[in-house]
Amino acid sequence: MRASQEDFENATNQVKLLKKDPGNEVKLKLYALYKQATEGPCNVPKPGVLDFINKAKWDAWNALGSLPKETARHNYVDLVSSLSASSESSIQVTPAADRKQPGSDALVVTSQDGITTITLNRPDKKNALTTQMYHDIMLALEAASKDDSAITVLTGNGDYYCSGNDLTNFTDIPPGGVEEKARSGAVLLRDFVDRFIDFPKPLVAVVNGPAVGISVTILGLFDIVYATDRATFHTPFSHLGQSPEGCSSYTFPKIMGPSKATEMLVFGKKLTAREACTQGLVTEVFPDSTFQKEVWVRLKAYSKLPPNAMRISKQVIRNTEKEKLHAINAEESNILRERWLSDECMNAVVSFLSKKAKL
Ligand SMILES: CCCC/C=C/CC(=O)SCCNC(=O)CCNC(=O)[C@H](O)C(C)(C)COP(=O)(O)OP(=O)(O)OC[C@H]1O[C@@H](n2cnc3c(N)ncnc32)[C@H](O)[C@@H]1OP(=O)(O)O
Repeated sequence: MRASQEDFENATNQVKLLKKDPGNEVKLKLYALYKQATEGPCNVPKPGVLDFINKAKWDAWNALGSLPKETARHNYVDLVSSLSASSESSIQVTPAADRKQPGSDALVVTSQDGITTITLNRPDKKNALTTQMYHDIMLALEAASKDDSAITVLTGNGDYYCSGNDLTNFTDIPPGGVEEKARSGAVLLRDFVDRFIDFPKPLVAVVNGPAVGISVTILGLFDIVYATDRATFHTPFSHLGQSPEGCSSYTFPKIMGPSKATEMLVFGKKLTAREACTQGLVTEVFPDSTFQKEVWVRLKAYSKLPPNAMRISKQVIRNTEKEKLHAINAEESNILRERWLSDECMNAVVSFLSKKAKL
């Protein structure tokens, strides 16, 4: 028996009463059938490749081809009645403009005992780096390079050190489109990494938990890396259709040899803190239970050493490579700009976002 218009309207109301989220795949199917039943075959332009949610919806609708309206209506009613009546749906798209924007509290900078500490403070998002945070970290480094502290520390608040680039950064497409987005992302990346290459004082990473992506690659530009034994180090670039940054294409082979660097940067092998220490990426590993206490006692003692001597010694160690590192950074950023426009990268980002999206 074909579904009547009344059955269809009842079904559209029933969807709103579902208590359990049926999942993205089913929600896309419902969306597509609804559009087909009410408007017929897909008749709107395909959204841009990085407009992930609308593109997924458009794809689902377009895939129904010339399915007659009546059949779509019938299939919609069937699908709704097969979903548990005790579920609740959340078929909503949160517009980018309505999403909570990270405030300046996503980064906390403190200065005490001769140490300036920059703390990533988005623990509920595993300290993923928003575009704003890249800018704020650059400003914080700039200020720290001129303040009277002897040592600068980067650390994270919560159970993670940092989960790398915030993948939702990819959804904020400017009027110039995806090419413009990739171009400005590459400029931001290059500027960001340049600040670490040029940082004039001892720079210490206090890795309080797992680290992913760019938060791992830039460790090669730090002078000291202390890690809790709970930390892991993961650069899943190939999985994301991306390529190494943060000068890691140079620093990692230099630190751990080309083969171990390839395991990390090409195959995305995740290292434990102890493995990372054995391979020279981490300076020292501490038990998680005493990590904070031991590390800060150590750093406070170091911060009492003559600051000018420490700064000059750091520069003697690092300066010979600066020019090379800037060239590598420029090249890596350029390559990434192209990678960000690749299908491999877009599909990986869509896959991550669709797991969290409210379609
Ligand atoms: C302009 C410069 C560009 C520089 C380019 C850099 C390249 C990179 O950094 S590549 C690395 C990118 N990062 C990732 O691929 C990590 C993605 N996240 C994850 O795989 C997982 O979230 C996790 C393994 C880090 C943690 O998993 P867990 O199950 O413990 O927690 P979740 O429930 O997944 O996370 C909680 C919450 O945080 C959100 N989140 C975590 N990481 C990111 C991220 N990188 N981007 C955006 N959002 C992230 C996650 O979605 C959850 O959010 P909801 O509670 O809203 O669902």
